[in-house]
Order: sequence, then structure tokens, then C-alpha cells
Amino acid sequence: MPEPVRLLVASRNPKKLAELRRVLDAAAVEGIELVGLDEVPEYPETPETGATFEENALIKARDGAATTGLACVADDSGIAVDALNGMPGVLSARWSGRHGDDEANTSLLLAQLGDVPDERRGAGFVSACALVLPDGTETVTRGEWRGVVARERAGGGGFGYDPVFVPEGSDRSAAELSPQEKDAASHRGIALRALVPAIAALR
Ligand SMILES: O=P(O)(O)OP(=O)(O)OP(=O)(O)OC[C@H]1O[C@@H](n2cnc3c(O)ncnc32)[C@H](O)[C@@H]1O
Ligand SMILES: [Mg+2]
Repeated sequence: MPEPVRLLVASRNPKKLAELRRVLDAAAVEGIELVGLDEVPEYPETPETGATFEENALIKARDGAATTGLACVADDSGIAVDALNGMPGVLSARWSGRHGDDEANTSLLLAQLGDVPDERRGAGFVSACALVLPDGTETVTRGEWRGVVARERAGGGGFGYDPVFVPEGSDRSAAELSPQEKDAASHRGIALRALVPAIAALR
């Protein structure tokens, strides 16, 4: 058996990282070994200052590939709310001013949408996933998951804005779905599955 190809999964968000690994594992590409950031020497990361999810995903994946010499996959994602003209968008992780504070980010979003009627509460989770190879080859995919922003939180699963996001065709929030249900429909699930052929070609 040839040595497996090592693929770095570059995310500092433990819950998002778990989703990335789950979807890649479910795709079961044989001969690929997923490697976490905790398994490689620490490296400085370029700030996520891109104007688009695609740019930010590439920033993360390029850093990982350039410093480790491994193929690297990264996601950049967020929620784009219609009534906010697509914001928080790429600012989703730091919408309240504190990076990664899910509670504060969600509370601020609910407050901003307080007077917005039900028929104008549409939103979409967006994910861009980038694969960058040590030779500089780049592939970027995108997934979107439409739904509405609820008026209050429900459910304890998932992370981020999941408790207030009700996907289209569902009467439960994303935080009330099983991990498998979320993966099957989610922005990240869609974007990652689109990346699988490029990942399989690494072998
Ligand atoms: O950059 P890395 O290290 O991967 O981790 P991060 O949490 O900073 O990730 P992003 O920069 O891509 O920001 C994404 C934010 O968008 C939100 N988000 C993305 N996907 C989500 C999902 O599936 N469910 C709920 N919220 C999500 C959540 O608030 C995240 O903090
Ligand atoms: Mg981030």
C-alpha cells in the first residue's frame, strides 16, 4: 500500500473543524489522511481581511500549504441576511466586535432584526472551501443553505448562528438537526462535497 497523502484541515474553530472532518470522512476518499493544525508546527496566519468568502478561504489554505508543504483545505463561511443587505457576511465571526463570541453575535443579530417582519427574514449560510496544493494549484468551491432567521434560539447542537437559523423546508432550527441532517443540507457540506474530486486526485 502506498503511503497515504496527508491533507491539512486548517480551522481554529473546534466545532467547525469537527464538521469539516466529518464530511471529509463521510466522503471516504481512501488514501487521504486528515491532519489537524495541532499536528503541525504553529505558523503565523494572515488576517482574514478578504472581501469575499472565497478570498478568505484561499488566504487560510495558502498559509497552510505554504508553511507545511502539505495540501491544505480551509473553509470561510458566514450568514448573509437579506434584510441586512448580505451582512454579517464575511464579518459573521466578529459581528459583535468579539471574534468567535457566538452568544453575543447571535444576540446582536436578533436585536437588529427585531422589527423585521416574518416575510423579510430570509438569509443564507454561505461556505467557500479552498484546496491549495504545495505546487500552487488552487480549487475553490461554494455552497449555500437558504432559510430564515427565527425570533428566538432553539436547539443545542451545531454552533454559531445555528440556533436562530431555520432552513428552508424545515420546522426545526439548524441547532435541532442531527449532525448527519446538517451535513446533508448545509453550505459546508455542499461546498466540501464539490471539492472531493480534487481531493481524490491528490493520490
Ligand atoms: O476561520 P476558522 O479558523 O476556520 O474559524 P472561524 O470560526 O473564525 O470561521 P470563519 O472565519 O469562517 O467565520 C465563520 C462564522 O460564521 C458563522 N457560521 C459559519 N458556518 C456556520 C454554521 O454552519 N452554523 C452556524 N454558524 C456558522 C459562525 O459564527 C462562524 O464563527
Ligand atoms: Mg475565522
